[in-house]
Amino acid sequence: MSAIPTEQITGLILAGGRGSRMGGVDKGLQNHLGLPLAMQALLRLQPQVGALMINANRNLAAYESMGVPVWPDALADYPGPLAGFLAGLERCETPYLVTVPCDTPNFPVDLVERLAAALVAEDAEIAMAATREDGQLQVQPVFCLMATTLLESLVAFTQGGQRKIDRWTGQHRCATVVFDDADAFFNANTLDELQRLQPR
Ligand SMILES: Nc1nc2c(ncn2[C@@H]2O[C@H](COP(=O)(O)OP(=O)(O)OP(=O)(O)O)[C@@H](O)[C@H]2O)c(=O)[nH]1
Ligand SMILES: [Mg+2]
Repeated sequence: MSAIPTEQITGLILAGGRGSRMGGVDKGLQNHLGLPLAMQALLRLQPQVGALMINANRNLAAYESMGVPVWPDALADYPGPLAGFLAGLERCETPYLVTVPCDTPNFPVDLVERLAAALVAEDAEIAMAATREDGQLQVQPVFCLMATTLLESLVAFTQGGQRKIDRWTGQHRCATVVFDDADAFFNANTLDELQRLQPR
C-alpha cells in the first residue's frame, strides 16, 4: 500500500511555459512517439494518481481534447513554473497535488509512490525529486508533491512578486527523494533534445 492513497493525489501536467529554447513552440503539443508530449506525460502519470489536470497557457482547446481539465496561469507574463503550481493548487480538490513537466516523457513510473513515502516518513509538506550528476545532488523541483494546504502560502509568496521555486519550498518542511536513474529526468528543452529522445 502506498503511504498516501492514490485517490488523494491530483496530478498536474505543467505545460504553461514559453518554450523559448524550442523556438517558442507550445512544447506540450510537440509530437513524441506519435502523441503530444503532454499526452505522454498524462498517460505516464495516470496510474500514479486519482485525478489529473493540465496547466497550459496557449492552444487551450488542443489540451482540452486530452480529456482532463485545463487551467491557465492566473498570473500574467509567464512568471515560471510556480504560476503553474498556483493554478493547480487553486483547482485541486484532493489533499495532495503532484506536478510533472510536459517535457520529460521518461519520468519514473514510481515517482509519486516514492515522493509520497518520503513526505509521510519525514512528516514533510513538500516532497521533491532529485538526481545525482557527477556526484552532485541535482534537485528536480518541478517534480513536486505538495499538501494542498500550501495554497495560502503560495498565494502570499507570489503576490509578493517572488518567482523562484526553491525560495518558496525552502519556507516549508521539504523532503528530497534521490532517484538513481538520472536519464529518466532527461528533458527536451530544445528541438535537438527532443530528437535525442526518439528511438534510433
Ligand atoms: N504555468 C507555467 N509553467 C511554466 C512557466 N514557465 C515554465 N513553465 C513550466 O515549467 C516546466 C519547466 O520549464 P522549462 O523546461 O524551462 O520550460 P519552458 O519555460 O517551456 O521553456 P524555456 O522557455 O525554453 O525555458 C515546464 O513544464 C514548463 O511548461 C510559466 O510561466 N507558467
Ligand atoms: Mg525543461
